[in-house]
Amino acid sequence: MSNPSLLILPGDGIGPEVMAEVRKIIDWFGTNRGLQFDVSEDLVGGAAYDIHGKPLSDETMAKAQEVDAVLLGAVGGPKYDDLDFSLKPERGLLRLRKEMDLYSNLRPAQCFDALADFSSLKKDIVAGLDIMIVRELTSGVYFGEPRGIFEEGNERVGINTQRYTESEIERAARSAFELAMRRNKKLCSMEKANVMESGILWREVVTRVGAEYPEVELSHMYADNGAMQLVRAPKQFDVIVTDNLFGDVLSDCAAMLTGSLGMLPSASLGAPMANGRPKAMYEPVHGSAPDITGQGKANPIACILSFAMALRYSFDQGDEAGRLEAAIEKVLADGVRTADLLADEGVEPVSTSEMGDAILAALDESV
Ligand SMILES: NC(=O)c1ccc[n+]([C@@H]2O[C@H](COP(=O)([O-])OP(=O)(O)OC[C@H]3O[C@@H](n4cnc5c(N)ncnc54)[C@H](O)[C@@H]3O)[C@@H](O)[C@H]2O)c1
Ligand SMILES: CC(C)[C@H](C(=O)O)[C@@H](O)C(=O)O
Ligand SMILES: [Mg+2]
Repeated sequence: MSNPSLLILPGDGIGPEVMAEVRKIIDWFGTNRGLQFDVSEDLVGGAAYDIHGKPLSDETMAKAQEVDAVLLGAVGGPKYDDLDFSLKPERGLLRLRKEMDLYSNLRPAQCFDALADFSSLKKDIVAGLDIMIVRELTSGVYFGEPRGIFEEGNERVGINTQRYTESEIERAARSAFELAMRRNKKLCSMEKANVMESGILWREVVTRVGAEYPEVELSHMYADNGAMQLVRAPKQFDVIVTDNLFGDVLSDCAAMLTGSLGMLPSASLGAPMANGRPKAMYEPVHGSAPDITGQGKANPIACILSFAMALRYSFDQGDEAGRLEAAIEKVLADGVRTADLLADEGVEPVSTSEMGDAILAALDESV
């Protein structure tokens, strides 16, 4: 049987820096755990624009459709700010999500014990936190038509459209209920049914799907209240399901509960392929961080944890994913910190590659 295939798209800014550490981890699992992957690498975002004149070539898109999983670093950067909208690096990422039909975006926010002191919130509010945000990823205001900037009288008007079909809501809700069943059987759905018709439909469909999961305790919350509750008392939540835009904002908010945006991984999953694996792309929640690019300051943990999610959700290697997560936990407990995680005075930050090496050393100790 051939090895499972991985397409790596490092992208822009700190993307290639954090992905270099993931490659070391992938090699470690090949050498030490017999988990061999056929790894190929390609361009996305500004890096692809620089070579192909567009943020994702059709060839790369076709490759992404064929592999067992895609790992993406980050896209974007000031160099590309003035490009035509259709050529911006972010369009490459959005095309991957849309054409692979990755409708269910899992964004876990977990507070490692060693970082509980480091959150901007009080320790007892975040210690032990382990929540999962399920963000609908292929519809809503990100993709709805009509959209654009149009002339209207003597001024311009910018238009985006929030649009959800029942089936789009239903499949996102179903994936959230399935996750809730495997966790603590508690799901909170967030929308703004008080001001948006799409929110009314969202709430109705989620409630309908919920009837198939009587064991799951379902609640509904307006998304603005949800943002406030995430900061006030985040441990009241277990799984949260929400739309594309609210999910984008709420997951960045949840990131800070864990100490740093540099800690948050994500899995974007679609329908099962012929081999039974879901269509899948794994990427950190953070962006290309132009302010720290090229300085060896980036925290690679979000990207490495994204690979752990790939082991779990694409390759049925939950135990090996746990091994990797435990290695990261150990390194943090030992006080190893990249600059974004530095609270203690007198502690010297490690570089991106030193953090990767420390995780490799902890993996070595695990076997
Ligand atoms: N999935 C993606 O590829 C993605 C996600 C978000 C933003 N972006 C793009 O990235 C560019 C910059 O956006 P932004 O500045 O709003 O968001 P960002 O996530 O790149 O950075 C926000 C802040 O967090 C810090 N940060 C982010 N990741 C870090 C890490 N791994 N280690 C240490 N610090 C980290 C940055 O230094 C910065 O101060 C934009 O072009 C944006 O569109 C891409
Ligand atoms: C870069 C951008 C397209 C993306 C989004 O808005 O979805 C990012 O913010 C994210 O959270 O993955
Ligand atoms: Mg975002």
